[in-house]
Amino acid sequence: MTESITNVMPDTATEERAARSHLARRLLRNGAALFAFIVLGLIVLAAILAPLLTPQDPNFANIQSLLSAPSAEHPLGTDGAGRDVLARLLYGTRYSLAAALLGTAIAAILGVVGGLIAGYYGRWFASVSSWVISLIMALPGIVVLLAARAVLGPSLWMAMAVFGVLLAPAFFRLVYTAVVNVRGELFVDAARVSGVGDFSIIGRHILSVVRAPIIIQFAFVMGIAIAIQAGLDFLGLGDTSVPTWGNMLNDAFARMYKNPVLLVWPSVAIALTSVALALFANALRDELERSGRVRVRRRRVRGTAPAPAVVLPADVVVHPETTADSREKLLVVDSLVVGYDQPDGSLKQVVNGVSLTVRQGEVHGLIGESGSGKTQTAWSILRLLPEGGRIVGGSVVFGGTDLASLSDTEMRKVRGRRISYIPQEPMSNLDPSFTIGSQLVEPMRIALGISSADAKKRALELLARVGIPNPERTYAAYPHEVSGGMAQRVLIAGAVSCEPDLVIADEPTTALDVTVQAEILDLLRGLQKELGVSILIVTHNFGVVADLCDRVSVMRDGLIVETGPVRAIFADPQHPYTKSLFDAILEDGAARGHLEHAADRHAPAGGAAS
Ligand SMILES: Nc1ncnc2c1ncn2[C@@H]1O[C@H](COP(=O)(O)OP(=O)(O)OP(=O)(O)O)[C@@H](O)[C@H]1O
Repeated sequence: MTESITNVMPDTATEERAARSHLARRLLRNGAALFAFIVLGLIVLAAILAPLLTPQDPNFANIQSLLSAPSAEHPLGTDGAGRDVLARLLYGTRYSLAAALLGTAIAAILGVVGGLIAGYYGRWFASVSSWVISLIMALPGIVVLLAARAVLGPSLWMAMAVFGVLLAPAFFRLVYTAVVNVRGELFVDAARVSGVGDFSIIGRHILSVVRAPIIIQFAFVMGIAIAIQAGLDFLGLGDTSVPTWGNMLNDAFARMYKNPVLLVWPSVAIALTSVALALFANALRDELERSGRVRVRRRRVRGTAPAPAVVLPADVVVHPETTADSREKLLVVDSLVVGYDQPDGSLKQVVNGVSLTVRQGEVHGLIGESGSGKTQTAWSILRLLPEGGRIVGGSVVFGGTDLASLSDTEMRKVRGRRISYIPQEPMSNLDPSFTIGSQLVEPMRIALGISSADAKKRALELLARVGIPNPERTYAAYPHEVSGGMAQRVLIAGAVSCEPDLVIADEPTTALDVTVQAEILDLLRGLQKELGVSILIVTHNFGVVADLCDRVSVMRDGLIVETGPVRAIFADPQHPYTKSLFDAILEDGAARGHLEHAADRHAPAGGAAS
């Protein structure tokens, strides 16, 4: 059975496609947003075209024409110093917008860059930056601005630069929280496993998620910046030589009883701009929330099965090879110990000395109950343990190189290029913000150094090879538009796209239904034969082991208790724990008898170990 692209969540897919592709159109249909666009457009045009819209100099004071009424020469009259009000209003738009933009841009740059680094890398930078941000927030803004004015003089630009620093926490907190939430998403791990560098991950996968909140915050902060800047000038704390809306207000306030209309123009300009910015931000947020509602990110909730009650002997049972295996050793894990630092300073050991060997072209199964340390072993090989986890002892030698001795940059070249990864949850490992095609092309361009066109051609060939019926269509689709089985095929295509020597597949069929599981196992078997690639497959399912593997290592409590050729272990399990796992399978069904040709079996996943 082949899954069809059309049979998956059609309503959701249609809704999100519409939401995503028509955001601009929907914003234009939103009355408030349209009003905001028009007002902001006119204000920006007025600022740009000021010299064309009025021939008057905004600072030219004609003392013979103080507070004159509107005339052909001065359409809005003159102010208390005999300056043309229209010219000051238009040039004031320029200066007020530019100053607010400067302050907001400084706040955004500091806050966004700081938030991205602190959120993504965490550790000491997060502590230091959180401390600095708290300090900035504790400072009384107006006092800082007054102090800056006293030291640096009454400069409009300097005041807004200081204001920008004071408002940086607004961006920092937003971005930091968003990044902390998204950095644990599996698609970020998947990009890392594919060998994508940190800068690319931040720029592409993380920034795309926080982009919309940043735009919204930018609009809100810009509205505040306009009001604050006008307030400073109104209080006489700004640079009076620059025509701004705040300076106009200050001047008009002094002549309020003689010509109150002078107060109207700058007030209307400030109010309209601030309201338009706030309306735009609100409308954008509403529209994004609408499209966000249909985006579902799935995370697997792990269950832990009770361990079979067996006594664990100290020694590992090693089954001898039935025939001499001359294939070269590709991966040699020796006495691997993995631990997690605990808050009380102790170390929680989750892998207690695992040793296993994967030869070239071999499919090696790592089987055990839930929580036995299979995934931790796999992640240690990739050197991608979650925060707090570290390799405490032992070695992981891959192709003759001890992976522990490689720098991060060197390791990045190994991941994706020489060792690739197939995860258990296909959907969560694809970034919902990008098409499937772009997610296949990106690692290939980085790892193989090929052009986008070549990478696309290769991606389409791979999609066809992994059994996707309409490669072009899937290439252009977003992850939510395909089924779980198709997503897993896509990830398998990605895993073999850079011609790796070893594929680590972490329970690649667990999240799929039984029929699709069988198809995915068929596909893996076919690809393995075709490419001669080695596979280390993590599973808790003996059916998968029987179906795919040459050799198997049985794991319990962070230790390998039995290892050897699949046929030997199925025929004659020695360790009580392995026997108990077989018993657990046989409890519910008929005995399967001796395994004659384990590797030739094509049965779908059978019983589970946990
Ligand atoms: N971040 C962590 N901090 C502390 N312990 C952890 C952490 N992550 C995993 N562990 C522990 O490591 C042990 C092994 O987990 P691992 O995920 O490798 O099990 P597994 O055999 O792959 O199980 P499953 O089949 O459920 O994936 C578990 O006891 C788990 O509680």
